[in-house]
Order: sequence, then structure tokens, then C-alpha cells
Amino acid sequence: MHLVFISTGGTIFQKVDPSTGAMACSLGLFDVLQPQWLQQLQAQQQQRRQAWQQRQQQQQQQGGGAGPTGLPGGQAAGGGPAERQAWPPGGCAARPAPPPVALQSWSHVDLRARSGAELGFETVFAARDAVRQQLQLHRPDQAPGQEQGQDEGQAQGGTVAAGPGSGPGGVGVVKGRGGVCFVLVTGTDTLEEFAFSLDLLLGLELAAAGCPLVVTGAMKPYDIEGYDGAANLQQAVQVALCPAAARWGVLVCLNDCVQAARWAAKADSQLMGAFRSPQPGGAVAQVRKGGAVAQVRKGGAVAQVRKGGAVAQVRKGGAVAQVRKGGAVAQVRKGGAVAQVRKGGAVAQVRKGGAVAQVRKGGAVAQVREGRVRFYCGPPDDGDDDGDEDDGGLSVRDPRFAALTAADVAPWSRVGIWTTGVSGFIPQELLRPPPPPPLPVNVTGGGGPEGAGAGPKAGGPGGAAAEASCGGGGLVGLVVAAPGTGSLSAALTEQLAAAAAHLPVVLVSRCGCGANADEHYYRGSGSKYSRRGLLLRGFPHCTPLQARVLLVLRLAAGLYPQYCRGAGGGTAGGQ
Ligand SMILES: NC(=O)C[C@H](N)C(=O)O
Repeated sequence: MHLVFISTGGTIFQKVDPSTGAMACSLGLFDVLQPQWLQQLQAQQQQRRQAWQQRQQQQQQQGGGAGPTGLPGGQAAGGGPAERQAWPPGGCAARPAPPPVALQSWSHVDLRARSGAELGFETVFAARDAVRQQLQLHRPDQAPGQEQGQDEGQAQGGTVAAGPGSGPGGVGVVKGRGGVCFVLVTGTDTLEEFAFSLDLLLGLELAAAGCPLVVTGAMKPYDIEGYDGAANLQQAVQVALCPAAARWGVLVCLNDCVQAARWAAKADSQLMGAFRSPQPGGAVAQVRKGGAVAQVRKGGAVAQVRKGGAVAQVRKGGAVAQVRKGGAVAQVRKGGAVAQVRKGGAVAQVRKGGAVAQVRKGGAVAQVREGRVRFYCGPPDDGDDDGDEDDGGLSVRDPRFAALTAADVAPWSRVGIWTTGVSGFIPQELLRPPPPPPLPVNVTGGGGPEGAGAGPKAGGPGGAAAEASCGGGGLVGLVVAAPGTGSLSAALTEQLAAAAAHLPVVLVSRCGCGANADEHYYRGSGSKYSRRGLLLRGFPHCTPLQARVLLVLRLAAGLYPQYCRGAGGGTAGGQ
């Protein structure tokens, strides 16, 4: 396996410059991750592979295969016994463990972006292109989606096919892997958007090729006690090499936890456990479409320490405590919500000890414990999303994104996010329709709407040229983060409905988790907006940040032609 590091900037590479007293991005990747550590890992993986091969031989000699439980013992990082036990519910009959992955070589692509705040789509696309290039170089022999008998898989003892009882997405089942995996190091401030964008642009390709990309960073700078950069980077490497990571596409790994890029969000601006997925902790059960699916965790982080104070962390509890500024316990709860009811399919997982756990949208999908990567569930069946929404035929990982370039996306990046609430308002200035196009030179009157007043060109997939249609407010689109399932006052509804004639307006929940419409309980909560031209479908459970990324890519890909000039819809206006 070849491991590719792609780095930008961020706190992970920062320490104070004594001459200025300001933070400076002065470290390189291999200052943070000692090559010696990689060499040790290389040797360790090799030993584990040999041990695995010996066990296979012994089992064959004994004629026992994988044994009655399918759990050959002694697996280490990337193939540990806990990982095997974790999934699927009901046990793992006759499912052989995949071989530990051999780390053969590594390389580094430095994209030289400075910090999370400076991240632009051009860097996202530079990363996408770097990944593509490496995928080409380490191309599996067979077509995506098929079992790959590629050199790497064969060199490692062959591929391991899905056995009976393998869970959704075949977690822990490695139907061959590509010969390359990726670790992207970046600033945490925009890490979730970077990871989500790459999952949209590359997720299908990576998952089909069995080549995971793991995104990481650090919450503390290099020269501060408790610097988390080295550990995060090491764990990201372990996750990238883990067989169970192969089909996830893009993952996020910080603070011992691995989360799906589809769900991970920076939910705390300071703590090392900043990254969470929707529904972290708290909920101990979920009921979906009438069938109970329990979610039990070992408590999650139930105590946090900021700026000194007692260090307290209680697990297997459910009691929640937070200690902030000097040790005062600011908040003590017991239990939080004990049940949630939503639409949706049941997906459950069994952990050691009989606890019935976790719907796939909740929390970490894997953790690094005792130096081992333990996946608790597999990627979604559909490889994309929860699939329980009426998404209007739009998937989140859309194959049409594959042809996009940075130049296509540039004109469409001016999508704004506006949050509404009590006495909610949106400045009309933001929503103004585009100015009339200037008359073409040497034309006396009657300038048509197309061709004139051209904004930057965007060549969409399939050669369909589209131009961004900027409203008078300078926006090409707007994401409205509204309360609850995306509830708007009557006045806002009318204001946005008028704007939707020329400006794509997406409505999402500002809750950070949950759908933007719920026709089961709040009947009409979606249709009254979509009837007026607001975009709701195809943004399932998207956070406002995710909806923004998705809208930018969809506009660039020409998926909403009514909002593009020259892409079949004429000048935007009227749907
Ligand atoms: N922890 C971090 O990486 C934060 C930093 N401000 C960034 O570049 O995103």
C-alpha cells in the first residue's frame, strides 16, 4: 500500500514565532510525523501480516477455516477482534478477517494553503486532482465496484469476499483494496467543508476503488502542552490502512474518533473533541418507522474541562457535566433525551457487552482504542445517504460532479448562508434580482438577455456552458438556516418566494441535525415552501455549511438550469 499525505495549513503546523509573537505556520509534515514512526509502523504491519498468514495456514491445516465464530484471534491494528465482533448484529458466522495492510511507501503533496479560514474551492480541487492522479498511478486492475485482484490485494494474501452475515456496506469485509490510501492534513476551522466537498467529489470513486481518504488536523498548536497533532496524524494513518475503512470514501479522524465526512462537523471551537456527528451522545434510543433501534453509547464525553479546573471524564454514565473556567460545574444533566422518533430505516449495531448500539448517522463510526482501529458500523448501503428522504432524484454524491473543475466552480462559490430566528429577517439587498444586462457594443437597443452582461464562464459537464447569474446582492445562491425543520414566518416565506424566481434559495434546518421538512408530523412543512420555488429536496439532513457546498457544486454542474445563463434555462427567472 502506498500512503499519500496531502497537506494544507492549520494549527497542526503552527507555533509562535518568537520574533513577532504571532502564530506562524512554520512546521512541515515530517516535523509533526516522524518518518521513524512510519518505519516502525511499516515493520509492525509486516509482522502482523506474517502472523495473519501463519494463522491462516494453521486454520487450513486444521481444516477449520475461520472457526465457528469467524473470529480468528490476535488481530491487531486494522483487523482486530473487536472490529470483527462489532458488526454485524447477530454475530459474524464464518467471516474471515482481512489481512493487515502492508505499508510499502509514502509520499507527500504540499498544497501550501495557510489556514482553514483561507481555504477555497481551488484548494479543494487541487486536493481532488492530487488524489485522482495517485488513483491513476495505483489503479486497481479491475473496474470499480468489482472485486479487485490487484497486486496489493494478492500480495497481501488475496481478497476477502463478503461472507454470510456481513453487514450493510460490508464493514470489515475487504473486497480488495486499491494500492493507495490518503491522509489529508488541514486546518480544523473548515475541515468539515473540505472533507464533505471531497466526499462529494471523490467519495464514489474512492469507495469503489477501496481507497479511503482520512482527513485530520489539530486543535492545539505545536508548542502548547497537549499538542494533539502528532497523535491525530498517527491515528489517521492507522485508519487509512485499516481494512474496514476501505469503502467509506472520506473519513475524519481526530481525538481517537473516526467520523464519516458526510456527518462530521466542528461543534466546539476549542476542545480536542471538537468534531462530532449529528446526535452525539445523549440519545440512548431511536425509533424509526415504528421499529425500535437502540443507540447506546458508553456515555460519550460527559465532562469537559476548559481553562484549568478539574479533569473529569465519566463514561458508561449518561450524566453530563461540564467544567468551565476554573472548575465550576456549570451544567449537570442526567441522561438528556432518552428517545428520538424519526422516519427512516433501522440500522443497528451490536457492541461488546450486549449493548445495542448506534444508528449510522450518530457519532463516531470508529474509534482508536488501545492503539487499534475499531469500526462500529459499515458505510451506508447506498454508499451515499440515508435514503429515507424524497430527494427529488438527487443524490448527495452525484456522479455528475466528477467532471467539474475548479474553474467551473469559481463563479458559483458566492452562495451565502443566512440564519433566521426570532423576529427573523433577510435584507432585501441580498436578494435583489440581477441588473439588466448592458447593451452589447455597437447594438442600438433590444439587447437580448443572453450573451450580454456575461459573468465568468463556467463549462459544465457535458460541455454545457453555463454562466453564473449573480443577483444584485452579488449572490448566486442563498442557504437559509431556519428554525426547526426549516420554518419561516409568512413574511419571510413571501420574500424568499419572490427571490426564488431569480436566485436559488435552499432551506435547511439550523438545528445542525435533522431534516428540512417533516411531512409526518408537520404536514405541509415542506410542500408549502417547495411550491413557492424554494429548494428543499436533495438536501437530506444537511447542515447549512453542507447545503452551501452542495448547492455550489450543483450549480456549477448545471443541475439547476433555471438559474444558469446559457445552459438551457436562459436568464434565470421564472421556474
Ligand atoms: N485548529 C485549527 O486548525 C484552527 C486554525 N485556525 C485553522 O487553520 O483552521
